[in-house]
Parts: sequence; structure tokens; C-alpha cells
Amino acid sequence: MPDRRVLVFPSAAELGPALARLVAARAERACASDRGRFCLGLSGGSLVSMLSKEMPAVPGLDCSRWVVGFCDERVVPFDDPESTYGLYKDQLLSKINVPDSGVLAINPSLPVGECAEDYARKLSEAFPGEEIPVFDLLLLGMGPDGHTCSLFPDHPLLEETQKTVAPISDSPKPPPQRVTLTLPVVNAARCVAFVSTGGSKASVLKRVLEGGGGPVLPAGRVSPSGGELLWLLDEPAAASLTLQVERPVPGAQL
Ligand SMILES: O=C(O)[C@H](O)[C@@H](O)[C@H](O)[C@H](O)COP(=O)(O)O
Repeated sequence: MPDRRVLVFPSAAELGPALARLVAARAERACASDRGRFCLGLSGGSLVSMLSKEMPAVPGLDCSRWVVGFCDERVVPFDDPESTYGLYKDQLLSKINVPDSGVLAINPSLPVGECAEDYARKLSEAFPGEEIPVFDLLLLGMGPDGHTCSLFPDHPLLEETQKTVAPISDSPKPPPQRVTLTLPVVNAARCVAFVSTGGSKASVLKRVLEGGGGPVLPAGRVSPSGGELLWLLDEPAAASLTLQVERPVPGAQL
């Protein structure tokens, strides 16, 4: 079991800056290590606006040695409002200095199966010598059904053990065609941080974090084998939890 921490903030307004400090601190640590770079995996949903607001506000942020990939992506053109890369490009990557060569995006003009293979190839080139790419930090969201990345409840992709990236063409949440990191890659990361806010997440969070009844939901299967697992929540999302949580003081380093 990884070292799991559940951190609860009064609201998303306090969570956002704490998340930005977490990313910046992990980046600094990774860049100072022998690896000399920081590999970050991004997800869509509310993370896009939160990171786009908070990351550029981090004083002196230097992203020149960052490699940025996507935990999942919708196979739609980059100028489609459903494109996660398209949103990050406009809202975040245009404001921070990640080199273009460090951004690992899908090729959305390919059919979904080839798109997944192409993205897997990009990852293996970006992580030479690593059978499974090891990200320093993956930022994940969780849907109200307990999905994370594009790994949905009861879907056969949850059992994928060979591929690093898998296609999905029957996503229950539109758009149907997506590519996603598989659980072996998610669970190989050095750190995984979920961000979940709002009262609509309270019941599913209780099930994912405290168990009890039914099969384990996809988000509950995230358990990085050698790393850390953080859940960053706001009070409404955490409202039903009875487990012990941390309530960081403002400005605390996570
Ligand atoms: O690809 C998608 O359909 C979304 O990105 C989705 O997976 C999202 O990340 C979660 O539903 C969490 O959403 P929130 O961050 O808005 O809670």
C-alpha cells in the first residue's frame, strides 16, 4: 500500500494554490535529482481551469525541464472544445515555459487504435529504457461514477496489463473515442494526486476511500506501488468521510 494522505481544504479557492505549490515543489525536487527533469501527467475536468489559474501565479516557476503528458485524452481535433490538450494549450501551456518538445500530445487525426499506439510510442521515446513510463506526478480527477483517466467502472480496460496506453471507443461519458494511460502506468508513478471538489462527489468518495459494498471502483484501484497517493478535497466533497483526514494550514507545503 502506498502512503495515502487525504487532505481537506475549506474550498477550491484554498485547494488551488496548495495544488500549485505541490506541483512546483515536486518539479523542483525532480529537476534537482539525477533525472534532471520533471515528468507530469495532466487530466481534464476542473483541473484545467484550476491549474491554468494557479500555476502561472507561482513565483519564479521554471518549466524548462518539464515533460508534460496527458493521463487520458479525447480523440477530437485540438481546436474542438472537448480536446484536453487544446484547453491546456490555450489556457496554461501558453503561459508557462514548458518547451514544445516536452509536451506529449496525441495525434487526433489517427483512428483511435492507432492513436493509442502512436501515443504509447511517444511515451516510450520520452522515457527511454523504461518498460513502463514512470511519471513524477500524475494529476487525476474522478467522475461521479468513480472513473479516473478514461478507465470506467466494469470496463475490460481495467484489466489491461500489457499496454501502457489503451484506446477506448465506447466511453460511457462522451466523447466516446479516447486514449488512456492504463493502470500499470498510473500505479508506477512516483506520486499520484487526485483533486476532487464539490458535494456531488461526497458519496462516491466515501465508497472509494472507505470501501464497503460493491466492486472497487476505478479510482479505488489507483495505488502507486512505490509512490505516494494524495487526495486533495474540499469540505463539501469530504462531507461524508469518517476516516482521518489532514486539514493543512494555509501556505503549508504538502
Ligand atoms: O475526460 C473527461 O470526461 C473528464 O476529464 C473527466 O474524466 C474528469 O476528469 C472527471 O469527471 C473529473 O471531473 P472534475 O475534475 O470536474 O471533478
